[in-house]
Amino acid sequence: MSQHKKHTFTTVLWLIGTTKDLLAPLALASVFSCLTRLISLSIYVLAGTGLVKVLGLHELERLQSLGWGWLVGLIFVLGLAKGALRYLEQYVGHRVAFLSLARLRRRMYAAFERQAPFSAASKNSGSLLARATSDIDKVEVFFAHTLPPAVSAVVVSALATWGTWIEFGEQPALILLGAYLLVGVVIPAVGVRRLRANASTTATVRGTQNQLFTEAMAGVEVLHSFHGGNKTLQKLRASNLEANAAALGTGKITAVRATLTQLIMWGGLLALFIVLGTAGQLGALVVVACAFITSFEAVRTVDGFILGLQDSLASARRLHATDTYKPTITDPANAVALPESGELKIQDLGISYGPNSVVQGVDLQLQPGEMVALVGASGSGKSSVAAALVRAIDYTGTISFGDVDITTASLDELRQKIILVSQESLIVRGTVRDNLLLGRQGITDEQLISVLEELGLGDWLTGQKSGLDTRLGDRATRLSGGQRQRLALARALIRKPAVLIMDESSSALDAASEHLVLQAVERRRLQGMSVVMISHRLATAGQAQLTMVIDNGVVAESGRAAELLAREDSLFSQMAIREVDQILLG
Ligand SMILES: Nc1ncnc2c1ncn2[C@@H]1O[C@H](COP(=O)(O)OP(=O)(O)OP(=O)(O)O)[C@@H](O)[C@H]1O
Repeated sequence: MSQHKKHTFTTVLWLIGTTKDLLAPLALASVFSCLTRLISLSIYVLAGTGLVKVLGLHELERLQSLGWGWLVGLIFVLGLAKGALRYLEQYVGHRVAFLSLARLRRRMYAAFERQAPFSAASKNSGSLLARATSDIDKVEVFFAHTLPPAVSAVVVSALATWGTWIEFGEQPALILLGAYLLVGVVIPAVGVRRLRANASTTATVRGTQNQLFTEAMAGVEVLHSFHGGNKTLQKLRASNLEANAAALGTGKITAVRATLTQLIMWGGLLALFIVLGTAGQLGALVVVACAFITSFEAVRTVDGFILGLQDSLASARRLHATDTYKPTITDPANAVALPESGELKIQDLGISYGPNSVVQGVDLQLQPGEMVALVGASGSGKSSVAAALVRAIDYTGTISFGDVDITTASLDELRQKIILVSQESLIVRGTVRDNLLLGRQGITDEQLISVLEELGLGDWLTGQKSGLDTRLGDRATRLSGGQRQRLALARALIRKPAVLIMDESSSALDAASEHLVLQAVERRRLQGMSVVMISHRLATAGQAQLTMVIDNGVVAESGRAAELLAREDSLFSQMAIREVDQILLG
């Protein structure tokens, strides 16, 4: 089996596996589809028989013996049955499709969550979006339009061939069989590789376009200011050209297939005419032609759904890859509980991104109620240390909290006890309350309002008509950078973490607001919360019991800020002098 076929086979097995319990209704939908097609076939054959009667073509004694009453009655009953079955087929088929889609969406969300935050963020966000939305919708084709038509194509063509053989002999039956094989097997293979390649190009282009749109929407101001809009348009045009080329290629192959299909149908009818017509069996010709035309329609759909299937499988392959992606940061099999409070200890911490080692040999011991300030040049590795503390990235060495290695605790519990607030503040679509709680229960509105007031957002909240019910996340209520940062901090503080890591999380605040924030943090520190503070403003180190200067991924100096300042040659002193110079020299 070729690699591609193996891959497709695994993808199909995975799709079926994810929706195993839907297979029974899917089989039912196939039965309904078969019956509908068979009833169509019977109606056409009966109508053909009627025509034979009218024309007085007497060679079909068995069919001729059917009286007019029976003929019309049967057609009427079969017509009603066909309507009912078609309804059931559509109902069951679409129910299966939508249930399976809902399930896939949940599964994809869980897969993204497993990979979040860092691996997902580093992936192509647009293609993630495509996977989460259009790819899942495309897979509907697999469930709703694949199995039932495929099964009915086989059953209907087999029965039509068999019936023709029994009733009218071998030659017309072989003509039917030949036409079915050509249209159901040979035609779908025409240009299949090209179609597969086009489907995969289209899926990739869709991902790129989603990414471009997401970036453009998220950063529309930046794009405007830097005239980046034109560049985005150029990229969109380029991806459109690629998509158009793929669509054109698919269109050409589809046209060739449609032409060949028509030729096969008319060729089949001509062959029947030659075989039956020239032998004077005009009655047989009418009935077989009716049977052929209806059953041909059932088999012809194979070509159509194979086209959709290529697209659907290309999407399913991407979903499968996301679902089976093994995150490196996982929950331990038997999670150890973390204590309510304890010492945060880092030993010989090392962090690498691929081959680049960015942090080496960092040690730290932080008692409950202590604050450490991590300072250092941009790119020195501070945020990487912060990310390791919540296991957002892989690291070497040991990090423990209250003597429990954090890799032995559940990720959920770890991220409840040690909370990282970074510079980027996520605001989700929803109310202020939703944004603070993010699903957390057992926190009252009074507690939320009190934290917001502590952080200097009280006036802002009072100014909002709906208070905590004010909706955020769209353009209706735009928050300033500083307001967003304080909301993100409030989200952390209401959770009462044992360790709070602030990674430039007050960088957008003015001095007065930052002072309020630091006071709120200080109050909690005095109650036992440990704080890891990362800030470019050296003044924040004044509050810390320990200041660590990180230089090129290693701890270059550590001690109290005042001690480091007292040493003129210390890196900290030099950084402080630069900061003061900037103020004095402007
Ligand atoms: N996801 C990533 N993939 C690859 N390299 C990364 C990644 N994140 C950070 N780095 C690199 O690791 C190094 C340390 O980055 P880090 O963000 O930890 O520094 P920092 O001291 O926090 O910088 P800043 O003060 O500018 O926030 C940098 O060279 C950066 O380019």
